[in-house]
Amino acid sequence: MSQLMYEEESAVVPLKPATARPAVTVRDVNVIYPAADQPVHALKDVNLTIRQGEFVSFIGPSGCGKTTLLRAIADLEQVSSGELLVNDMSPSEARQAGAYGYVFQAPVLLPWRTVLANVMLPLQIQGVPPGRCDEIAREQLARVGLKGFEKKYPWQLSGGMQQRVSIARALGFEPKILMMDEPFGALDELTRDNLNQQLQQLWYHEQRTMVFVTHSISEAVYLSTKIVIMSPRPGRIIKVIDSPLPAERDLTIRDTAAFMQLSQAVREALVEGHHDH
Ligand SMILES: Nc1ncnc2c1ncn2[C@@H]1O[C@H](COP(=O)(O)OP(=O)(O)OP(=O)(O)O)[C@@H](O)[C@H]1O
Repeated sequence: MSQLMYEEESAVVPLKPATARPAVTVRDVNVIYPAADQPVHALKDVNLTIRQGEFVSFIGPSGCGKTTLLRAIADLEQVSSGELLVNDMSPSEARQAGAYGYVFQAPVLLPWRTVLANVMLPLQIQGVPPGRCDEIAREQLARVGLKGFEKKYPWQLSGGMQQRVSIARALGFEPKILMMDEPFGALDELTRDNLNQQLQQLWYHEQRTMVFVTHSISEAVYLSTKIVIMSPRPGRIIKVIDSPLPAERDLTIRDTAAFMQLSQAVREALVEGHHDH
């Protein structure tokens, strides 16, 4: 994800219009977890369309169902009712078709495998020929700025670098959709800023659909073209804001009036959701 990779590209990629095809459609989705005392209504009547090429963030307080919604889209959670479509397929078909990559909150890397071998693993499991696995894994590591680290072990890397390895691994199949569950939550602020900037560049140059979970207003506003604000008990969407910010951004955009206004709008919606119950 280093900026260097894009040096030779000069064409500006226009932002996908709001009429782009849906990448994810969520219709009247409910998720209810059984519990000994009272069932937990983790998602109530959720409706959402994510269009191809959008960068969408789910934001809201703990327990509002952000992870549940992302996991349901990724076929890691069953819905209790309603319908989910990912690239016009069921989440399970989409998973089998390799339509998306998933990055977890903590980098789930195998400590006994090198960085290269970690990125190769899902490709090997899918039966990609060994030479090709090696080639793809090297390409993906270069893409996230980790060329030269192939032979290191995860424990020899910082948390931010480990999370970049996870992103490289998720990109291995060139998924049309990249889903990330608070990937930078555990990192210090400067590392997080740096990775946000790199992720923004990656999205800007490729305009792959991104679905991102975060607690941070400034992270959501900096990265997203669409911000989905959620509220708990029951978990639901209370507001969806389309960002007026330009597609290409660097961190200085955070000092602009437009950024501050949007942050304020997100904050107000979160506070409103908080007062609702
Ligand atoms: N497997 C489960 N069994 C029972 N309840 C669950 C399960 N997973 C989540 N929940 C409950 O569902 C609700 C939504 O959880 P979820 O993890 O989706 O929220 P979240 O917004 O991602 O929270 P956080 O920001 O803390 O990660 C919470 O009340 C949580 O306790």
